[in-house]
Amino acid sequence: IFQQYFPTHLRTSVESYFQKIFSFLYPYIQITFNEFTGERFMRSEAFAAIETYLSSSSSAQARRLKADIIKNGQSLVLTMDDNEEVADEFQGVKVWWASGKNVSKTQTFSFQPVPTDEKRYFKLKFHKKHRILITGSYLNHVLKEGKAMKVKNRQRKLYTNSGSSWSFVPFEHPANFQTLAMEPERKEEFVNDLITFSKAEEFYSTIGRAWKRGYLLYGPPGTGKSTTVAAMANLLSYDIYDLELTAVKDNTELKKLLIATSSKSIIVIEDIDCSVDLTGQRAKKREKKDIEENDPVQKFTKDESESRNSKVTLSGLLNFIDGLWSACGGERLIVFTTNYVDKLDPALIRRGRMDKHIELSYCTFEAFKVLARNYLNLESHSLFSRICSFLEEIKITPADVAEILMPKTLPVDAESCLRDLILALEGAKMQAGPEKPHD
Ligand SMILES: Nc1ncnc2c1ncn2[C@@H]1O[C@H](COP(=O)(O)OP(=O)(O)OP(=O)(O)O)[C@@H](O)[C@H]1O
Ligand SMILES: [Mg+2]
Repeated sequence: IFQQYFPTHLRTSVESYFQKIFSFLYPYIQITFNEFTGERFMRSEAFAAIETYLSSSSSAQARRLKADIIKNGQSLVLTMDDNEEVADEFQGVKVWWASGKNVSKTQTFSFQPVPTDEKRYFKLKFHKKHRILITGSYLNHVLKEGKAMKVKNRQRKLYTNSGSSWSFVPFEHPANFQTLAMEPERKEEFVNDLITFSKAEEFYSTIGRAWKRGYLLYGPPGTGKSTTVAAMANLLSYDIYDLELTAVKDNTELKKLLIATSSKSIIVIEDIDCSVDLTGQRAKKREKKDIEENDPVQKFTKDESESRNSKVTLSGLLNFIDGLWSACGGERLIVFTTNYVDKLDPALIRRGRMDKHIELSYCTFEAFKVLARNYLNLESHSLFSRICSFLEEIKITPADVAEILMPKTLPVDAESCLRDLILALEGAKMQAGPEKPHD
């Protein structure tokens, strides 16, 4: 009709006139985010982030949803189905997200059934007066949140080294800081330290340090070192690389392993004091201490030459830890655990390598209260004061306390568990002798 009744020269001006009226009546701006951009098989990062971002508002608002299972079947994610619309609000401004798909009609002829070429997209609609806010801060916010949610939802992995590569299983340890028995102040400090680290990317780059932090966890067996590592990984949603040093052939293999680790991960070396070669090196070094003490260069070259016939050396470990951090983009924690902190070489645990030394010790009353809450659902009990005075003088590990508090009957008989604990503490006290317990 338009073409029939209007001469060509009038058409353009009429069109622009209509456009003005249209934009007056319909003051919204639309932005389309396609699932695939450019490269046909490359899924758009923005699309994926938006999909994740919208999943929470979608499950609340949309009437038709699509469900998908992530985290090895542990949790279900709901995303909006095609042609649905959900609203979102940002700094008091309302926007609408719609989903849809284009079905491509240009299909090539083939005898095999061709999967229909669907291109999904999200359309963002908002009032034109909010253009700057939405195209700037809001979209940034959506992408950032979406990516963060994706990282949080992903199936995390527990890696272990075999040869010069890593193999993994899903990481599903339930440990967390709420259930970890530790004095509240120390726990809070630890958690804050971890969270500060995880948010400090910019800070680390301004001070010119690689984004990594080392923790040394030490204490007697059964005080929760391994549990703490799992809790750290769960708190920060990191993967864990459990490095078995005794299975590493030499320094070169160690280097390969360390370089193959990804960002957002914890590299753990458990029982670092038991790593045969390192203690061997240390013993040798102590003999040569007098000669080498004042000559770090000589010390270094000696270690290197020893590495050829032995396995991983201390200097190999030190250098490759530091070399790795400076080389690859960070956000990594390295954790050593040990039962005997005194046996370790000072170079291995100096600040800058192991920034924080955390002692996990025998069960204190505060730690006991956490265990009582976890295992028996008890906040207080008349027997607590007796247990408190025992714990002040008797050394018992949280693992032992936990084992005794483990409910043996159903329904849980909290009092008998507490009595069992008192019996065990009494027994331990008898063994320690009637005098003042040794330190
Ligand atoms: N501080 C703690 N809080 C809660 N549970 C604990 C704590 N310490 C130990 N446990 C319990 O004891 C068990 C053993 O603890 P864990 O394996 O973490 O000890 P560990 O310090 O790593 O010992 P090892 O030095 O022998 O490796 C865990 O399964 C956990 O349930
Ligand atoms: Mg352990």
